[in-house]
Amino acid sequence: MSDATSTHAEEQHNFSAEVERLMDLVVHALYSEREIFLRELIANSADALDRRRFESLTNQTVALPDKPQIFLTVDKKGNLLTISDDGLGMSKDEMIQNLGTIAKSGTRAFEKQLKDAKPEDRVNLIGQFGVGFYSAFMVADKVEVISRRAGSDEAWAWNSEGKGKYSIASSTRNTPGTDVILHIKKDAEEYLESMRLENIIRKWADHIAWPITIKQDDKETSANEGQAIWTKPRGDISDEQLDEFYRHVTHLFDKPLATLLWHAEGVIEFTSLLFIPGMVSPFAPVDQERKSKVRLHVRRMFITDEADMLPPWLRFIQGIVDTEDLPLNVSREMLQNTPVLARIRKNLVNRVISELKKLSEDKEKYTKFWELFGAVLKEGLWEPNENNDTIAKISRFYSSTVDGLTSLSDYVGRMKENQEAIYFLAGDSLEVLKTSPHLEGFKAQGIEVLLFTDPVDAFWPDRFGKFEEKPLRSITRAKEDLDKLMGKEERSNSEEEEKLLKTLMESLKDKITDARMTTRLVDSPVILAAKEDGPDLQMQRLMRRNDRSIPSAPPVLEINPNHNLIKSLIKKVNSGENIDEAAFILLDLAKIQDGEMPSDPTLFAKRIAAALA
Ligand SMILES: Nc1ncnc2c1ncn2[C@@H]1O[C@H](COP(=O)(O)OP(=O)(O)OP(=O)(O)O)[C@@H](O)[C@H]1O
Repeated sequence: MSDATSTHAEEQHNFSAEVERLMDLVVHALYSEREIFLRELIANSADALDRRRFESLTNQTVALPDKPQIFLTVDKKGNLLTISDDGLGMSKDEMIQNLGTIAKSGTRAFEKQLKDAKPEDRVNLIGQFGVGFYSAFMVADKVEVISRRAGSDEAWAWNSEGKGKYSIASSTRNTPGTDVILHIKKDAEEYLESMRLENIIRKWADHIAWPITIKQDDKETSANEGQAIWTKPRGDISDEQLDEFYRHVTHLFDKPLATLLWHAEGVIEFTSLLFIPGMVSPFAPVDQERKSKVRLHVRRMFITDEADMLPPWLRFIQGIVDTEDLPLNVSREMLQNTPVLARIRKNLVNRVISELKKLSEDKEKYTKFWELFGAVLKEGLWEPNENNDTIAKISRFYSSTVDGLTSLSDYVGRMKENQEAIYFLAGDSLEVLKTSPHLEGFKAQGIEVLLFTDPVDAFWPDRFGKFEEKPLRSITRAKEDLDKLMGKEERSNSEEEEKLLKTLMESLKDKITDARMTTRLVDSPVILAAKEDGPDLQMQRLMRRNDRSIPSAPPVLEINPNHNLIKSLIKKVNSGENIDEAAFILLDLAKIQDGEMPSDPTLFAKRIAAALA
């Protein structure tokens, strides 16, 4: 607690235009849920306490007092509610930076999300955008912040009525920390009742691991247990508390798909509370940074969320790990090298994998999980690791013959007797893949093909090796397999057909490696294949999309001798007609079927127009 006064040497500042807009948004969009202002301010206080405790590890001058806490003071007569903390506090510059500006892009993103969100989800959006402080203006017509940075003697007072301006003046505060003084609006007097405040804290801030005390008329009430939720036995934690904690660590606003709480005892002791989220954050998709954000605590104290507690392919998992077996002043270097963490990491991975295995037995839930995070998990098939096989077992795929998702094991169970490989076709969308001419020959033979639609699918099969002794093979380079499956002898071309192939090769020169007749097409005239020993076509496409300078291995042009178009070209070539233009159209048609653009769309359009004229 502090007793603070401001002097009159005030500096006036204008909010950045974005802040003003934002305040307006927050205040109006969330009005029906305005009690959450308290959650936001308490979260800021708890955060400041965490940060002070962390900084004190390396800097004794900012050490916490004996009983650090968050203190709410109600002054009914003065219409004041003050939220005080013994946190790190803010310097003058930090106040200007933190309470007066906000990134422009943030405002726009926030505005859009707010518009799209369901009313009940709106309250949780503000946490994601780091705009919680401004929610104070929902209940206060004036907000004062008095803060003294730990390690400094100076205190500063920030003052605003939320209307475009704020002032900053020198002030005093007995101890480091921050007071947020709310001049409560007439219509918000309910927030001057300690009972009401207590209820809000129970509902929104019960998991806060710092004690919160409410003082009204000299009567002090303790409003929370101030105990980290994961230190309690599961039986003592309610589902609501877990869900609220989930929302607190993930900034999401649904319920987790699965919650994993366990205490590991033995050589290494740690507690872990992890969540498989029920949604992907609209603000920070898992792909933004390929790193696990699971938070590391040492003896309840938050250390970092950058300790890579889980491998990138499990980065969708969120939560905390708390261990007794590291020193509090654990260094960055130590985080990378200590065998303690290596053990914990391994243990976490095993635990999560076995949870996913369990989840995979619940088809409906697992389908939801897979749609959300399957693409990330599959990176674990590409990255060599000791769980490759298990990940393959719990991976799911679309297929050319079954509805919904299927597993590799089920696919293998359905394989034809003479089928040696697991076949797949990789592309950008399920719709395109389902009707792809590549499938025609396999469909005709009743062979199932897995349809891979995530970018990572173009890469992992080559790295992965075999599943249950079966190699994985892209059907864009499985001509020989198909011939074998069809039981066909090598087809011999007629002289006329040979002439067409030769002419196509001459016209298309370095754009293709080979032109050949194919028996795998039924309805389509043409298809592109990859060389049997070359990279898959989709992999090449994706690599070129990322880096245009990567040279592509020219494809093989396969044509269907039974198709009328090809028959007519054979005739034309053999009667001496020039088929240059048709050759280019044919190549572009094949590309379009695979979801690619013709190499020169304008020229393609001209050629088609000329051909139709
Ligand atoms: N009690 C406090 N003590 C110290 N710094 C604070 C305090 N309250 C706010 N701040 C500073 O002001 C910043 C802005 O607060 P605000 O609530 O708007 O966003 P945030 O805390 O970054 O994000 P979120 O709302 O998601 O918690 C904080 O990041 C923090 O640096």
